[in-house]
Amino acid sequence: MDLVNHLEGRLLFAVPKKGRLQQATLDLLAGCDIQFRRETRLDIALVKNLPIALIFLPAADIPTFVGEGRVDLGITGRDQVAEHDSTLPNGETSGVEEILDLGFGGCKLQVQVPQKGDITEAKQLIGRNVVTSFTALSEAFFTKLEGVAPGTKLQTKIKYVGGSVEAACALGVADGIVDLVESGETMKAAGLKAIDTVVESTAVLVKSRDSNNDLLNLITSRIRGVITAQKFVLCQYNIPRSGLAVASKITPGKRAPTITALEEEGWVAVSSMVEKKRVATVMDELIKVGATDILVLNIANSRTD
Ligand SMILES: Nc1ncnc2c1ncn2[C@@H]1O[C@H](COP(=O)(O)OP(=O)(O)OP(=O)(O)O)[C@@H](O)[C@H]1O
Ligand SMILES: O=P(O)(O)OC[C@H]1O[C@H](OP(=O)(O)OP(=O)(O)O)[C@H](O)[C@@H]1O
Repeated sequence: MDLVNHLEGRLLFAVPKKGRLQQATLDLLAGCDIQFRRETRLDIALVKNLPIALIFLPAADIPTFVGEGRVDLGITGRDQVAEHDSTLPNGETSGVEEILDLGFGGCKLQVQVPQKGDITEAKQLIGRNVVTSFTALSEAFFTKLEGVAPGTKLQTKIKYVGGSVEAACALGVADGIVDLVESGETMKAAGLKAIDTVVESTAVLVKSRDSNNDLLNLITSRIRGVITAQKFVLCQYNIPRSGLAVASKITPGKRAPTITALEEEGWVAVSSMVEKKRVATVMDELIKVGATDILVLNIANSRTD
């Protein structure tokens, strides 16, 4: 089938074709019941149950396609959006709009130098060689550091490499690099240390500035629901009515806790959404104020404000 001729009338949704963001993105699509089958080697897949076509692209290229309005929606890193926006002529508004922080793919774009060298702050790299895959963001960073107007030729020499950036210092190509750091393992193994942060990033859902329709809003709402479900758990407990006011402060919920009367006089049952990462502390605090029968339940999916 010639897929390109089947795109008419479909919402085009760009997703990473490989790399760090791909698996979490595919899981997210499954959570939204976006069903598709990708033929081997094809970068376009038609969604079976919705008028959507998925376009598999490198994460770095997604902001360009979205920004130029060639695709309507995309998932990529905030760092890639920032890099794309930094290439725009001064004053030009970006065609890429962030709609949602997806919470995964967390990393920092950092200035790194050899652990054993004499450089301890980014300023010392002015006039020296810096290697990166993020040339526009690095140029913007050093423009500020050099205190010159945007567009001025920099003293710092910024060179592009497509990958394995961390090898550049050891090979004598760079005095410092600007590269992504998550666990810090790659940086440590290459004998580097971070001395400054250019951008903090997570995966984001972006849309083209001029794209807006019911399907785009529906997909956004489904994705928001899945992300919320991943981030929150449902906490249920019983508590004497006298302790309700203080317990409600511990579990205020997204809007407000749900309170139900128990058959036992003077007791109520409370049900409230709690951020997963806070749940252990919340349970400790609930015990202290007299809550009993505390249960924590996973949320399979959600639609909340
Ligand atoms: N170590 C990491 N931890 C978490 N997120 C990362 C990490 N490295 C990259 N990312 C995120 O994933 C995005 C894509 O990077 P990744 O290196 O996986 O892309 P790629 O398309 O495979 O490119 P390349 O071929 O250049 O490696 C980055 O822009 C960043 O937002
Ligand atoms: O702090 P860490 O958890 O070690 O992650 C950071 C590494 O991950 C990314 O590279 P990737 O492995 O995607 O390969 P690449 O260098 O070819 O881009 C990034 O460019 C760093 O090298």
